[in-house]
Amino acid sequence: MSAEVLPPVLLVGCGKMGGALLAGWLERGLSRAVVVEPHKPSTEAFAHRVEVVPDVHSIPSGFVPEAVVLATKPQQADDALPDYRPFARGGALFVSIMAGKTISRLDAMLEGAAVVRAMPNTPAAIGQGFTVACAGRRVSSTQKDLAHRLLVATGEVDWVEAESLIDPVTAISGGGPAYVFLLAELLEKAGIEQGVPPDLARRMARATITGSGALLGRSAEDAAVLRKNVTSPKGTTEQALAVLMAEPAWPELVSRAVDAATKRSRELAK
Ligand SMILES: NC(=O)C1=CN([C@@H]2O[C@H](COP(=O)(O)OP(=O)(O)OC[C@H]3O[C@@H](n4cnc5c(N)ncnc54)[C@H](O)[C@@H]3O)[C@@H](O)[C@H]2O)C=CC1
Ligand SMILES: O=C(O)[C@@H]1CCC=N1
Repeated sequence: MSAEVLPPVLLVGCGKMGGALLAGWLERGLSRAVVVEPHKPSTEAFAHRVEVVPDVHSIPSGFVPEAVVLATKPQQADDALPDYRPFARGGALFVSIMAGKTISRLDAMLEGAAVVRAMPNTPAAIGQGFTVACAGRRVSSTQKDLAHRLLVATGEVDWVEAESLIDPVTAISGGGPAYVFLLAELLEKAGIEQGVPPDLARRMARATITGSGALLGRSAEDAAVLRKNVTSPKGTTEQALAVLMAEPAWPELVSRAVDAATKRSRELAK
């Protein structure tokens, strides 16, 4: 067992995000994981590699996790969380990825816990996630380091001091993959409307998004420069961008969309 192997972890909720995190930890090496997940099919991909239990009461006695990772929907947490107080009393670090659940709220529900609030995104499933995290005042530097190791298993991690920043983070990097996938859907649909065969329209749309994303990822240029590199004066792209960038169009709509998601993240805290 290498020094990098992660310590025992209790994962609460193994849906899309919890499953992505678990896949990353298993890749890194994990000494022991117990997963609380009432919906058994969600954990099939991890069969024989982790211990899955349907509820908190079925966690093996004597299991002492160093970290408890909360990955249920925020609305599912209120009923479930008080049952996890013994782990908080035992000194475990809590890492919550739930949208809108504040550190103080979690601290109160767990009657005093070291809480890291983190916001990952679904590219975590392929190790290309982006997570922004904020540590509560009870979190020690060793615990913050453990949270970093757990989160970095699925991609890049940044830390912020101000918890209020997690709301816009949720709206931009948390939800952002959905906006990109919507663009893929819309490009495919527009291609079909222009008479392109559906299969070709689908492949064009997907390859355009993945190729552009890879180029952006490897380039040191601003996104605006890469956009201008596509846009020949008096050419075709210029015509499309005139539509997309007219007001009210993408610039205003994207700001409004991010504002709506940020507000919702704040609302979920209430
Ligand atoms: N899906 C995304 O893109 C992102 C989601 N998140 C956050 O991650 C959390 C989970 O979201 P998803 O994975 O998308 O949802 P999901 O619905 O795929 O996963 C939630 C899982 O929790 C399980 N569950 C429900 N009640 C439970 C309980 N009492 N104990 C243990 N497990 C329970 C459900 O069976 C389900 O498998 C949410 O709080 C969300 O805000 C954060 C960043 C991105
Ligand atoms: O839609 C949501 O509430 C979650 C948080 C960010 C992405 N999915």
